[in-house]
Amino acid sequence: MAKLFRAVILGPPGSGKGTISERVASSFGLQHLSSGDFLRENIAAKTEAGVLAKTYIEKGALVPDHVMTRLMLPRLVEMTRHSWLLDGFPRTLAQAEALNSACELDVVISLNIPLETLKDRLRHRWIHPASGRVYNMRFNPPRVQGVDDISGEPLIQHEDDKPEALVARLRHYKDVAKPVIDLYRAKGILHMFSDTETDRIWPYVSSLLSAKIPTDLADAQRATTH
Ligand SMILES: Nc1nc2c(ncn2[C@@H]2O[C@H](COP(=O)(O)OP(=O)(O)OP(=O)(O)O)[C@@H](O)[C@H]2O)c(=O)[nH]1
Ligand SMILES: Nc1ncnc2c1ncn2[C@H]1C[C@H](O)[C@@H](COP(=O)(O)OP(=O)(O)O)O1
Repeated sequence: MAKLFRAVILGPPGSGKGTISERVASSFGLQHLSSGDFLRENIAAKTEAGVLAKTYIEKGALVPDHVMTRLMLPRLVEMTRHSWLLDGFPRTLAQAEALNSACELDVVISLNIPLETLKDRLRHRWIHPASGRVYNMRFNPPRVQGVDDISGEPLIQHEDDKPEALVARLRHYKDVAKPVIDLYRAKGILHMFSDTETDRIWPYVSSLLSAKIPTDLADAQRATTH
């Protein structure tokens, strides 16, 4: 059995983690697990973790580490026979250490995007809450403004995507992300990408993963996902 591939993508709100993760999933057949989407699923299903997490997210706060770890690690056990890409987890050093005790990562991608670019992107971001599908009026607009392409349901904007809320979120992101980035740099698996356009970053991410993912594994996974 070819060795499975484990990756994490890190980056501030609006940096393009979700956008790049979707491209990685379709190009390399990795399973994309977004902590935000998984939380929304648990909130919608009113699971114990979902009910608890909702109380924090409604206040615009991070969900406590022990709640996130207790939610994410069992999900990763279910995915143990797949190669995967984690998006939005780990977000703190405690989460990274919990993840490292459960599995070994091959690559950590870190997106380093200028503040003004993040503000501009999030100002134009529209989301379909139920599915987590993400649009941007400048970058990937829906066919009909304000309407989800698949379900036809209305799109919304997150309150904390507004520029005034973003500065606080970014400062908090930087504080909690730095030790995580330092940890993976020390492990020699960190790959940092800086640009203002995802389409300019994508070729580098794609060639990094092409070099790192064993070809027989990538072929096998593409076969199972198509
Ligand atoms: N203009 C522009 N918008 C982009 C680009 N890449 C992504 N976007 C849009 O910018 C917004 C943020 O991208 P996401 O992929 O949601 O970023 P994220 O890191 O997952 O964001 P969070 O979920 O908030 O952490 C979305 O509306 C994207 O469609 C780009 O290169 N240019
Ligand atoms: N790894 C994690 N640790 C703590 N809270 C998390 C988390 N991942 C997601 N959350 C919480 C806080 C986020 O604001 C919320 C929604 O997550 P998201 O969809 O990734 O959006 P964003 O992080 O851009 O706010 O869920």
